[in-house]
Amino acid sequence: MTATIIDGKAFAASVREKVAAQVSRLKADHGITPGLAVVLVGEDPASEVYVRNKGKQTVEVGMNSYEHKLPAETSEGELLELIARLNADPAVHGILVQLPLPKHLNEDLVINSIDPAKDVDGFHISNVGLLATGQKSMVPCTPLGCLMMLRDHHGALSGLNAVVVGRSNIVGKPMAQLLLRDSCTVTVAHSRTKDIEEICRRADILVAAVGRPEMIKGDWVKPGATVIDVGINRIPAPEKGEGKHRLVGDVDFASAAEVAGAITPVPGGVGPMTIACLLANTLTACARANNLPEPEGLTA
Ligand SMILES: NC(=O)C1=CN([C@@H]2O[C@H](COP(=O)(O)OP(=O)(O)OC[C@H]3O[C@@H](n4cnc5c(N)ncnc54)[C@H](OP(=O)(O)O)[C@@H]3O)[C@@H](O)[C@H]2O)C=CC1
Ligand SMILES: Nc1nc(=O)c2c([nH]1)NC[C@@H]1CN(c3ccc(C(=O)N[C@@H](CCC(=O)O)C(=O)O)cc3)C=[N+]21
Repeated sequence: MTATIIDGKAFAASVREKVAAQVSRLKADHGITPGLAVVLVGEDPASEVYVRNKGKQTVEVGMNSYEHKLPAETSEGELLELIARLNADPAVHGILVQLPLPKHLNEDLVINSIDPAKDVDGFHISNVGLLATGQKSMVPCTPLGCLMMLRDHHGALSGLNAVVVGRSNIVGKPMAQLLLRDSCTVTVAHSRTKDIEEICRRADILVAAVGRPEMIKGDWVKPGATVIDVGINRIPAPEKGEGKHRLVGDVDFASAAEVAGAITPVPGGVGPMTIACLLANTLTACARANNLPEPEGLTA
């Protein structure tokens, strides 16, 4: 069997088109332009690429983009002060603080200082609690993008066995919450899980968010399963020339694609959907801030 490739890049472009159409209506009918502020502390080359892509796509869908690049030695007080200013700024509807932060900054404290209504990452404790209890919240972008692709591919997810490998606050845990909300039977595996291959083989939906290049092999995959590869790993690619790198996921694509029914590629899978969902969340935050109806087809 050879899997259907789920084209995240094309799907993301269609999400951005929907966002752009609703942004232009917001401008025309209400004179409102959604604004997204992205805060980057320190100089991580990979983070800089994402931040640049986010800024470019934010402008392409007609929103305002505010980039704040702070030096690595920024103090917690300075960062909290910037967040307080963004919280109070009516032109800013969404705030994203790029993670990880330099070690001397307390990530929980920083994230929880963001106004939950502007927390387009969905990482604030109140959004986490709202999601877990089935209330309206901001939903983390990466799991939201995965859910959109899964719903598109399967229709209803009810009753399917879902296995999420990874239990981070930014991917694994919120992914498990969303799948549970769609009535999947959810198992969360992690570094202490016993018989992980056997558990993965039971999955109708297998989501890999581990951060280990090509860890999940074809023989871990149930024939016909849908495999969502969240991993973004930069590995050396000497075949492309000295010092060159290439991106691979947490799934061994070649062997998994032989067994799976459908699979997302890396690059071109979950990554582009993450950014599209960030824009969707910014539009949602802007609509809610102005007591306007929820954007159509863009919330979970
Ligand atoms: N496409 C996108 O938009 C995004 C991609 N990513 C990528 O997704 C991946 C995961 O990111 P993130 O969740 O932040 O990573 P974290 O490092 O925070 O979490 C990794 C998780 O994987 C588990 N794990 C590690 N090693 C193993 C193993 N050998 N077997 C089973 N489980 C293991 C860890 O278990 P334990 O808890 O026991 O330590 C942990 O729960 C990374 O490659 C990251 O780059 C992340 C965010 C967005
Ligand atoms: N507060 C916060 N929120 C995040 O959502 C967040 C974060 N911090 N820190 C880092 C991770 C990672 N992340 C990615 C986003 C897009 C791509 C992406 O567009 N990837 C392209 C390839 C890009 C490339 O070539 O490097 C693809 O997969 O096709 C990847 C990874 C968001 N993250």
